[in-house]
Amino acid sequence: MVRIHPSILSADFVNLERDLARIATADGVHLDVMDAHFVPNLTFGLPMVQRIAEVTDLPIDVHLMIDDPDTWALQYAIGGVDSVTFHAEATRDAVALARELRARGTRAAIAVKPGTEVDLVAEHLREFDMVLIMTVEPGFGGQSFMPGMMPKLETLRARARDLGIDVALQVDGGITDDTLPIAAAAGADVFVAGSAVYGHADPAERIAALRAAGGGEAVAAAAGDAPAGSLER
Ligand SMILES: O=C(CO)[C@@H](O)[C@H](O)COP(=O)(O)O
Ligand SMILES: [Co+2]
Repeated sequence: MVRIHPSILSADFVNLERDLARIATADGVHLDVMDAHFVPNLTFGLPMVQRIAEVTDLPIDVHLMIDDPDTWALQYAIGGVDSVTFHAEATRDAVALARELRARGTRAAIAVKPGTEVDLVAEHLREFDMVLIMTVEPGFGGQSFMPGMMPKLETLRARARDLGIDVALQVDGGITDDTLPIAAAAGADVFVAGSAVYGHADPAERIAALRAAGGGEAVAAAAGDAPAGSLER
């Protein structure tokens, strides 16, 4: 299954409601929260996520690139937010945080930067609904895909198979028509795309093209399908 989650990092923040409407055929929307500490860039925080949740029916996938998610991540477990992703490198107790998020009805996801191994994540794979493998250094859109991250996906997909669990594997960074099939072959099933969607005149056409590149059928989470969420446990 190929799920496309456009990142609004490449959208027009002044016309965000319009740009959210343009991706209505996507499977979710990816919101990059950056604090200028964990990453060298600053975007937006909870008020913006709350407002977006009011105007879109798409499942929201919050990617927290912030220090101390143990303290802040639970704030994002609000209505309309399907999953909250925190970084392994910034978290004191990833298992405890994932359990707290799940207890609040939000899917829990852990992200790893390119330099971080996935051994610990693999060890505790049952605790997470999704693992985000960064295929660029987090902080900015429009960077080049790092194919060297594919073994991490293969490791986690094999581990999930061994455990008999269904964990979503997301990739984020440099996803295009050319790189999506590479990540899909390695085991990814949720694809974040910022510039590949919003860097073009017709985002809906780009979503369809990305799905086709992954060999996936159009599985658009039409408005009204949102409660099912974009990630299956
Ligand atoms: O988390 C991030 C960047 O840190 C992303 O979600 C970017 O928004 C992806 O942008 P593209 O590489 O697809 O342009
Ligand atoms: Co992201």
